[in-house]
Amino acid sequence: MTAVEVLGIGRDFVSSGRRVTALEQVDFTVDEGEIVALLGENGAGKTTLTKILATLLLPSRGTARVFGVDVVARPQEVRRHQSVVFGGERGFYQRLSARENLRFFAMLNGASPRGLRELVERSLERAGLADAAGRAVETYSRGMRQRLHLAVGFATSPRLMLLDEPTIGLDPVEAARLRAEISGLRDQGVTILLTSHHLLDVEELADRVVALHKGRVVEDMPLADFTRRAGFAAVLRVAGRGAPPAPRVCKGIRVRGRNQAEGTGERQGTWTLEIEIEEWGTVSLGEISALLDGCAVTDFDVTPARLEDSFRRLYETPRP
Ligand SMILES: Nc1ncnc2c1ncn2[C@@H]1O[C@H](COP(=O)(O)OP(=O)(O)OP(=O)(O)O)[C@@H](O)[C@H]1O
Repeated sequence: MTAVEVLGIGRDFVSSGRRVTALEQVDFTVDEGEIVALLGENGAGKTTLTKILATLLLPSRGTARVFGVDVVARPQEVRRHQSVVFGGERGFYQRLSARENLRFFAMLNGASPRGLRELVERSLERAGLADAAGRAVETYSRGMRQRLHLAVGFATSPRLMLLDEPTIGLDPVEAARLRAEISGLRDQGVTILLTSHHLLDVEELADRVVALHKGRVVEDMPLADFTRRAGFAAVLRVAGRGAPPAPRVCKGIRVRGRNQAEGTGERQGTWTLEIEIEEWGTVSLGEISALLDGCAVTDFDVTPARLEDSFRRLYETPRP
């Protein structure tokens, strides 16, 4: 079943008498059970779109449906299907404890009073907040508030989760824990639309990537295909001493950075080289070995292409 349909959605704002088009015309769908990452530079329209799907903002044009239900015509029904996790510090009753906040949101979402207590405790536990559950949210750190957002998501058992920057402000250990929880939701068949500038979130979680640019979809493809868009398979960084490799034309590899250390001291007479490997194979290996033939290599390391490289390539390439 199709979980999310976004059909020709546009949204304009008027700011200081000027019209700003946040979303020009956006079209894409998300199947049930998929994790789709919405990518884009600052201002591309990701949050605006998420808010429209969350029924917090009306579109200026177009149609959006969540499990077949129109977000404008039947917002309450849409809200019953989904849970929204906005990163940052918005949306809680500061003087109330995390437990009280959670009870409130779960009840608002229609949780039955009978199972409420257990549901709240289990959600706090999953979000790693069991020990601090009785404390007022105003005493929480940023990361703890973030986790509380996710706990609300757990407590409201949604079919769709809209996650806007879920790991913002979390330390790496917490962020990894949160990603594992989100991945667990996928295993339960929850559909997730994820927005994150933290590309590790996307790399680890997303099945598919939808990239926005100036309020339009510019890419919509499986994550693996998007990663290949980096245009190279890996970068090899080589360091050596003495005579550096001579410049030469190579097939299948691209030398993108050379540095010969000058002056005195330990680095005198050393060089470094950065080589983009288009594709691993006999051609690239042969070219690398020919390039480095006779050179005194002292160190090397290989970094496979990352999502970040594809992202940079997509947004650094000028478009009409
Ligand atoms: N309430 C508003 N009034 C005026 N302009 C707005 C409003 N909300 C968003 N915009 C504008 O719409 C555009 C898209 O903003 P949006 O917040 O959706 O982008 P984003 O992709 O989420 O960016 P970021 O990655 O920085 O969070 C921006 O130019 C922004 O300034």
